[in-house]
Parts: sequence; C-alpha cells; structure tokens
Amino acid sequence: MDDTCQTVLNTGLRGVTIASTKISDVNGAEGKLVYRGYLAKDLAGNTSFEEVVYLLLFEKLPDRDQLKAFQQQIAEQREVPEQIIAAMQAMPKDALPMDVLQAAVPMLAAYDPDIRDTSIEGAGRMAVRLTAKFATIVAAWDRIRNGKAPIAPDPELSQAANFLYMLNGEVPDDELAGFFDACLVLHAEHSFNASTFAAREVASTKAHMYAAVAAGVGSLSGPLHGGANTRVMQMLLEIGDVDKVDDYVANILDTGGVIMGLGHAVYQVDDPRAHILAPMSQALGKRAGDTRWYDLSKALEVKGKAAFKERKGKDIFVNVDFYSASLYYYMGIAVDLFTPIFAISRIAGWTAHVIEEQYGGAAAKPALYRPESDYIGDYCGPDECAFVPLDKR
Ligand SMILES: CC(=O)SCCNC(=O)CCNC(=O)[C@H](O)C(C)(C)COP(=O)(O)OP(=O)(O)OC[C@H]1O[C@@H](n2cnc3c(N)ncnc32)[C@H](O)[C@@H]1OP(=O)(O)O
Ligand SMILES: O=C([O-])CC(=O)C(=O)O
Repeated sequence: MDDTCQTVLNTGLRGVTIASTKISDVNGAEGKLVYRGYLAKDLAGNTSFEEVVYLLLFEKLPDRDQLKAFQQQIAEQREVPEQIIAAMQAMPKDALPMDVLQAAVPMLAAYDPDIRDTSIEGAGRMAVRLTAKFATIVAAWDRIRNGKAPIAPDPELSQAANFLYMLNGEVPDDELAGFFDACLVLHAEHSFNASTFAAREVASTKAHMYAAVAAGVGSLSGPLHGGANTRVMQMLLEIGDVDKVDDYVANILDTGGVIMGLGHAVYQVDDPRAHILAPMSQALGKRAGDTRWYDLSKALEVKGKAAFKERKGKDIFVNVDFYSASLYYYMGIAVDLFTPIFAISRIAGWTAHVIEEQYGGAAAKPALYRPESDYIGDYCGPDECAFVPLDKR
C-alpha cells in the first residue's frame, strides 16, 4: 500500500468524507436530515413526492406551473414496455421482489431512447423515466406473482396514490395516500448511504444511469440497509406479543444478533424520519382498530434500547426502517415488498446523485473511485510464488 494513503482499514469508511455533494446533509449528532437546504421533516406531509423529486433533480422547489408540468411528465412515463412485463410474467413466482426489480433495470435501459445520449439533459430524462417506472414494476410484480393481471397506471393520480392503486386496484383515500406520500418523501434521499455510494461508484466509471441504479438496488436489498424494513416486520410477527419482547431482546443480544431497525452508521440520536413514521403507524393502527403492531414496536424500541445500554454501556437509536415496517403492514402491503417500496422512493436520490457524480458536484474530484486495499494474503517466502503448471501441481 502507498505510504501517502490515509489508512482506514476495515472501518467501513465510517467518518471518512470522500466527496462533496449539494444534494443532502445528514447531521448525525443532531438528528437532522436536509434535502437541498430544506429539513426533510418540513417537507414530509407538506410536499408531494413529485415536488421532492423535482427539488432533488433541479435543485429548487417547483412553482405551481413547474410542478404541474413535472407531474404530467412523470405520469406519462409510468408505463413499462410490455416486453418487460412479459419477461416478469415468465419469472418464477417466488422470485425475490428486489431481484425482479433489479433485473428490470437493464431491461428498461434497453428500451430507453436516450441510452446513448451522454448529455445532462438525457440523464435528466432517464432519471424521470426510472422514477416513474419503478413503482409500476414493483406493483406489477406483486400482482403477477399472485396470479393477477398488472393494473395500468392512472395518469390522474399522484405517484403515491397511483402506486397503491396499481397494487390493490382501489384508489386510496386521502389519508392513506397522504401517509404513503410522506413515506416516499422521507425515503427519497440520504447522502452517501451504502446504495447511493454503490450507484455513485458505478457512475464514476462513466457507466450509464441504469448500470448505476442496478447497483443501488442490489445494495439496498441487504438486511443491514434497506432490507431491514422487511426484517423488522418479520421480527414483530415472530415476537407476536408485547409480553414476549423482554425474552426476545435478551435472546437476540445474548446470541450476538442484531435488533432490526435499531442502530445507524451516522445518527447518534433517533433517526428524525422515525419520529414522523411512528405517529403515522399509530394512527393507522387506531384506524384499523388494532394498534398491536405499533404497540409492539414501541415496546421493542424501549426495551431494546434499555437492554443494549445495559450490556454495551452505550445508547442505540431507532432508524428509518423501524416504524416504516408496521406502517406498511397496516397499509396491507406484503412484507417482502417493503424494501422495493424503499427503492421506488430512493430512486429519486440515486438518480440525482448519478447526475451530480457525472456532471459536476460541488467540487472537482478524480473521475473514478478507486481506493487502495491492503494485501494480507500469502507470498512464497520473501518472493512471489513460482508458477507451477497444472499437470505438475
Ligand atoms: C436505511 C438504513 O440502512 S438504516 C439501517 C438499517 N439496518 C438495520 O436496522 C440493521 C440493524 N442495525 C445494524 O446492523 C447496525 O446498527 C448498522 C449496520 C445499521 C450500523 O452499524 P454501525 O453503526 O456501523 O455499528 P456496528 O455494526 O459497528 O455496531 C456497533 C456495535 O453495536 C452493535 N449493534 C449495532 N446495531 C445493533 C442492533 N441493531 N442490535 C444489536 N446490536 C447492535 C454491534 O453488534 C456492535 O457491537 P460490538 O461493538 O460489541 O461489536
Ligand atoms: O444513511 C444510511 O447509512 C442509511 C440510511 O438511513 C438511508 O439510506 O436512508
């Protein structure tokens, strides 16, 4: 390894700043999340997902006319080529939804008329297409795997309401659509999280947007990242009852496991998004006349935090995936769709970051991410091993 390199071995790059960005800021100490200067908590519930996509892509909030035109642009791009739907119909019905979504990304690239256009305008059009179509793919897959025909998108509906409509065949009421919209707003962007970093790393090679986004989807699927929301719900279902929380927590910590939805690589306080998601989960529980999953989440938060502190002598906090789980469950969404739902929102952040990576961020950086590694493998004594042909080994 080059002596001039800063050594941050096996730290997962925690605390290492690798590039500047104008897109978002995560203040881990204060628990603040800012999208292009605006607090995400001020945007959720007060703006639509489409407004936030516009903000992330075009660096400012739209005025009324700009928003109307942008909503129309998104609505016009929601249809997915029938060949891709046919390919999905040919897939095994038990395929993982994140695999299906990831597989659809290069297929979408094959149908994108701008795929050879390297201009920033072309990238912007690709970003809009991907954002519009992700929701259609996720909803279509859920229907296909359940033996139902996909529902065509309704251009009159918002991205949030249209997703729920394409999933269930029913237009959601305002409260449900509003809550789902707020979820999309809250999941849209989070600086250099693992999946965005993966997307930016691919974009740094000058590969096209779809190649970068496919990497982002793969990274988001992991249980330590976006995949945690599905695992949180599986954990709640496994516990099943508030009375069993103590035993569950003790057992998981005794066996070196992790409580899904707790802990974060950056936040040293509660994730600010959890404070908005939790009351929405509680409200939907009340509306359903069954607050069990919210109550169980709350008990798990309290007891999990206390047990962690007792054992490790330090605090742990809830992250975005903790309360989104019960919230989506109350919406009647299949548990393994929670992470694809994260993706139908985070696509906005990924595409904004790909554009920033390729067409200019806040400051110049070398085009290609290429860190060093420390070789700790074998040599044959002081020298490299002498090669032995196959038939002499
Ligand atoms: C959208 C998102 O990506 S948000 C994150 C979603 N992921 C999860 O909810 C999965 C559960 N959480 C975790 O695994 C972790 O908290 C992470 C990966 C998210 C962040 O981890 P980091 O801050 O890097 O901490 P790290 O994994 O190094 O853990 C530090 C210590 O806390 C422990 N710890 C961290 N999170 C948890 C948890 N949820 N439950 C129990 N112990 C935990 C670790 O075991 C480790 O203990 P040790 O020091 O005795 O080895
Ligand atoms: O920032 C992270 O490490 C994970 C996260 O919360 C997100 O991607 O929303």
